[in-house]
Amino acid sequence: MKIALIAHDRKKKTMILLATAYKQILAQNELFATGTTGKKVMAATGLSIHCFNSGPYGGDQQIGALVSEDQMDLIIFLRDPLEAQPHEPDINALIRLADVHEIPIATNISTAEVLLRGLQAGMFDYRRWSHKNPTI
Ligand SMILES: O=C(CO)COP(=O)(O)O
Repeated sequence: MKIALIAHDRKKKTMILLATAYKQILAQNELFATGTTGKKVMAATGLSIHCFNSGPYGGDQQIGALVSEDQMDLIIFLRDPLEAQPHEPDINALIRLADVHEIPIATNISTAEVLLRGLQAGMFDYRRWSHKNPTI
């Protein structure tokens, strides 16, 4: 499964906590991230992550491009609901695309935990099923 990790600045410590706690699960998957998030998580955990541009420089859109091509299975996006971001349209576009393509997306650590445990427990049948039956 392909997993994207994205965290706004004041959520990066939370993302590192999450990635450290769920390193075993994350390590079994293909990981992608926006630039700064990916670099910080790699440095803290040793996980291998494909890093895109930093969010304000197009990283959210690069991940959105994978979503639009059905190349992303799960997104953990720890966004900061208390601080305005210069690239708010990109953020909204990514969340919208996740819904367009029925991709599970967590925007806080509590939901992220449930999704990662669900992934580990094999609860993501819809993604596998939809790949096999693209026209139904
Ligand atoms: O801004 C972001 C997501 O919208 C995150 O980008 P960075 O991981 O580069 O900080």
